[in-house]
Amino acid sequence: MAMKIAPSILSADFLNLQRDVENLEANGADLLHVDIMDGHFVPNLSFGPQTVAALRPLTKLPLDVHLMVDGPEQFIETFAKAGADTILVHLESTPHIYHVLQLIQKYNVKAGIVINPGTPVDALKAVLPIVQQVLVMTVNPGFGGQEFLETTLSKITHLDQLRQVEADYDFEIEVDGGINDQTIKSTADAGADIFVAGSYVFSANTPGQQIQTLRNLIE
Ligand SMILES: O=C(CO)[C@@H](O)[C@H](O)COP(=O)(O)O
Repeated sequence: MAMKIAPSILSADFLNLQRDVENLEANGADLLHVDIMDGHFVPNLSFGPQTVAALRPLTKLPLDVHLMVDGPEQFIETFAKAGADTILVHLESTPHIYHVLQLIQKYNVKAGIVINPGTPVDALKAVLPIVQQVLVMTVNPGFGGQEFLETTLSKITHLDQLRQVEADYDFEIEVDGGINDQTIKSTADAGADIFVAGSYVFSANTPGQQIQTLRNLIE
């Protein structure tokens, strides 16, 4: 599968979001990762559907919308209509995960499932046949700039093994949190295909160079 770099706009300059997004698109980003936080499921607040709707006409990049919210079922229609290309929901965020994933697909949006560092891959078995992306959180969700958790690597390997033996599994493996020039290769070697990176991409005023550095390490 093609390797995809997905900058997280959580680390962008919010007063110059249009400039930053255009810069990412011109400099090789494959997806735009948009973190939605509700102050309940995670102890932080970020963007809402208005931001997704405002981004939509600015870029052709697919919008990878990561819901870190309690009760995601109530927001699927809103984010789908705002222009999300993928909606990712946490297994830990609802007792109705199968229903939520079906609902996402009803709007012709790709469905992604996310697991926190403390959740094992085995807990995903029932939904793996119906998802297009599996996001393994490589930090505890809620904040950018945290350190990569090495213990999550074995979960990526496990998912990669599962999709090689199960004919009805057709998902990309995504990693998110602490991805930088020191950590990306280990996640690619374990089987990841989509790499979310926030603070590393925006750590210098040259996001294009940071994206290229990450890409060179995995291709
Ligand atoms: O979902 C999250 C945080 O909860 C991420 O998408 C962060 O935005 C990643 O930031 P870095 O760890 O790359 O700085």
